[in-house]
Amino acid sequence: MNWDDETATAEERIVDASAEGDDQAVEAALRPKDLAEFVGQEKVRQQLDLVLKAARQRGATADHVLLSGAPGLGKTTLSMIIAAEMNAPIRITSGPAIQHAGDLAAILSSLQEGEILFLDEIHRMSRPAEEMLYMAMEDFRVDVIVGKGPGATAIPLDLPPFTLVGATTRAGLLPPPLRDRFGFTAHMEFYEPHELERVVCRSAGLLDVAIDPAGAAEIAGRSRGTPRISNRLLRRVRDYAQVRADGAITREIAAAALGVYEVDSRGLDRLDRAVLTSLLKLFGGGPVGLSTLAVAVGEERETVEEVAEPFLVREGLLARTPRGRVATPAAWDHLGMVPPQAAGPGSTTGNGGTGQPGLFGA
Ligand SMILES: Nc1ncnc2c1ncn2[C@@H]1O[C@H](COP(=O)(O)OP(=O)(O)OP(=O)(O)O)[C@@H](O)[C@H]1O
Repeated sequence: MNWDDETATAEERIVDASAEGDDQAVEAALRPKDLAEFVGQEKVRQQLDLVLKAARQRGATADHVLLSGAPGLGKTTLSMIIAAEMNAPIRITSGPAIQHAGDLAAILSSLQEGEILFLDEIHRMSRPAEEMLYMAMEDFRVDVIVGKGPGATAIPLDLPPFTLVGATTRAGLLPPPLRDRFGFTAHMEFYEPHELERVVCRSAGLLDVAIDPAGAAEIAGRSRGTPRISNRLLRRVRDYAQVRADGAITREIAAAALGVYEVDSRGLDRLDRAVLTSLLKLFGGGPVGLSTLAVAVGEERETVEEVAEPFLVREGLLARTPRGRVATPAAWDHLGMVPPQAAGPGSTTGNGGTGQPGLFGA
């Protein structure tokens, strides 16, 4: 395949962990409704269960909760579960939607007692709004500024007690005064394949699709540790099973379907493999500079660095070194190629660089 002919972009990726372009109604239908249904994240679940039970017993609102972790790991889902477990209404907004302190004041002043305020991407809130939030979280009070210049006056406004659930993909970007005001902080990890198998089986049940354990394992193994991707792949495999087979999902059906969508056995898509293939075939596995690699792939530098590389690094297929990008032995292995030293003089690959056995197959 000539990787230069077609370029994969983040927006069109089936393995993108963000919710862009997803069918929101289907995603909502697949959300677990309580902690018992929420798969994996054992520590977070146990701790949160205690926090919520204790608050319920005291008849108080729960402490503010900060959830950090990569997109698609279940932060929004957990916030809704918190509301359900506390039997409280939930208001959902996001950092980018709150650009002025006034925007936040309007939301805070209309909260009901005990309400859950879910603030996604909390690290992207404007500075004045963030400062207003400090006081709101600590004292359940805000100062609303009326007027401008020397005549401006601050009118204190009492708020009903509420629980803020903040979500961020970048906990390190939060200023310490904000981080410190959360009573409970949870970091969400990527999921293990056996946990994603449970996510896939549960979702298949809700979608009324027949699936056997091997089929679920095949989808889970290609889901990059992320339930949102599992659910998306499941929907594509369901289409394939319906159109090309009898509707039931087996390992063979899942592998064939995801082959059509170019998601390989480890969850790499076309862009990921284009990066690895260039690194191996053109640069003997590196080290090579990011810009050179990006030109070879026919992509922007940022796309390679921000879209493809994080997963390749996490999978142990690529290393970022001071001298440039380097492929690991696992990368050669995954693409079915042999490193130059191992292949002997004059050879860059053990198979002419053409064979990629088993990548899409079961
Ligand atoms: N632990 C889980 N068990 C079962 N399904 C889950 C779990 N976590 C997430 N999901 C599913 O994955 C989808 C995405 O989850 P969610 O929207 O909560 O992720 P998120 O972390 O809030 O993502 P983002 O950061 O993009 O907002 C949901 O439809 C939900 O069904």
